[in-house]
Amino acid sequence: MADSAQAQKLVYLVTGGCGFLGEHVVRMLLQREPRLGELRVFDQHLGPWLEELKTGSCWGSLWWRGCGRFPNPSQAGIPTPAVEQMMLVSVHMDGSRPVRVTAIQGDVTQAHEVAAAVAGAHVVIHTAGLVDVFGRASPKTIHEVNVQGTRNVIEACVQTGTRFLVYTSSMEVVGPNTKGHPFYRGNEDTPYEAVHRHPYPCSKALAEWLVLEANGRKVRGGLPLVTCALRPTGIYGEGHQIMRDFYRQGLRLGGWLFRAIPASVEHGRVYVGNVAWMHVLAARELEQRATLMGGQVYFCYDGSPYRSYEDFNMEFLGPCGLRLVGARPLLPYWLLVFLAALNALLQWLLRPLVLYAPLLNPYTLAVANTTFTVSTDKAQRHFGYEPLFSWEDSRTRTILWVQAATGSAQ
Ligand SMILES: NC(=O)C1=CN([C@@H]2O[C@H](COP(=O)(O)OP(=O)(O)OC[C@H]3O[C@@H](n4cnc5c(N)ncnc54)[C@H](O)[C@@H]3O)[C@@H](O)[C@H]2O)C=CC1
Ligand SMILES: CC(C)CCC[C@@H](C)[C@H]1CC[C@H]2[C@@H]3[C@H](O)CC4=CC(=O)CC[C@]4(C)[C@H]3CC[C@]12C
Repeated sequence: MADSAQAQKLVYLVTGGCGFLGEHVVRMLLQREPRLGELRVFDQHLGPWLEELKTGSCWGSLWWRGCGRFPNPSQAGIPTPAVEQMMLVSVHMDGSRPVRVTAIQGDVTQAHEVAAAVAGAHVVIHTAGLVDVFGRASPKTIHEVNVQGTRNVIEACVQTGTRFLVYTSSMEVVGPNTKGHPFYRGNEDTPYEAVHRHPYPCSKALAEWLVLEANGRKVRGGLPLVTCALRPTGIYGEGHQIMRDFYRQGLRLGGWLFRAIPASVEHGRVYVGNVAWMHVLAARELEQRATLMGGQVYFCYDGSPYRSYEDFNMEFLGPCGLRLVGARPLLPYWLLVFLAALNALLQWLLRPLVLYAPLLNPYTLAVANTTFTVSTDKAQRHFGYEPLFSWEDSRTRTILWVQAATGSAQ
């Protein structure tokens, strides 16, 4: 392995590499991808943690090599991007394999910036996206980032000759649907009436379709593009902002959270480290297993237990001092529907003045109140995926993160 790793150095690009999932993908690649030669981290907002790569506090001996321009993409006929910040960092993972990490501040909606970042990459992991089910962004913006951004990534691969593309899709491309039909222990082939009205699932479904349809297109040089899409369910783990929001809400209520959704409504959740690992494995295996994996979708899964959204969150918030009140919902469901509708109305009325975007709205209530669990082994069969982190491990890591992020260690 060491010899072949020396022989072939690959260039990876991770879009959205500074997001919740993206950061884990970046770290996972650095830790576990032996063929990694260069890692390009593309994001609209570069995270301060990238600085750690220079100081060596992340993964052993990492050091700063200096500022520089992005490698000239003109060989591929691509104009140099107008990016605001770039840096080159040289990383030694094990003392023998230097990996260059290039942070690129850019916008996926800008085709020329994407093309310049993609030029010369062997593999693209496209996680960048606007995750908004609360009405913070306009439907147009969500569409531009999630759909046009994905189109730009695909076209960049085709123009520049990049052959392997892994797309972070979402369970939301399947459901829950607006009719509230349960998806119980479903797999990639389970029939389900997918009806999308909300801008976020609409955009993810369209983007996923674009990615899968692009499989087999000839890229520059004449070889076929190989694509696949991974569909995480609700991701949790270190960096999960909604978990932090729930913690803060609990604190405001004196350490209590009040059950809103029946405990019988089950959600499938997946640990961010396992989602990242699945991305790394899928990207690694796409070349060898192109015929099998090309154009395929895979749910992301691991050993996390099926629970209601609130009970699952309590696995982490409980050890941080919060309590969930009520074996059954304290408010009747019709009242929640009313409050959710009221929130939507207030959001609309207040929009000219202020952004009002609470967690509860008709869409989030419908999602939270509908069972959606997956049970599949497709990723295991197709590319040998096994979760890297056990449930116990995932739980402990998440608890430690919530405690550190909120200063709630007991
Ligand atoms: N969080 C979740 O539970 C789930 C997330 N996903 C998908 O996973 C992906 C990552 O999501 P998260 O990490 O949770 O979200 P996030 O918001 O933490 O990360 C998204 C990243 O994309 C970047 N980004 C957004 N717009 C951009 C643009 N125009 N150009 C360049 N970069 C841009 C953001 O700066 C951010 O760093 C998304 O595609 C999302 O749809 C799928 C299923 C579940
Ligand atoms: C008391 C309220 C009714 C509780 C509201 C909880 C909601 C904020 C969350 C319940 C389910 C979540 C979504 C689900 O995990 C699936 C998702 C997949 C994605 O691709 C993006 C995130 C999300 C839509 C996630 C968002 C928060 C919930 C709606």
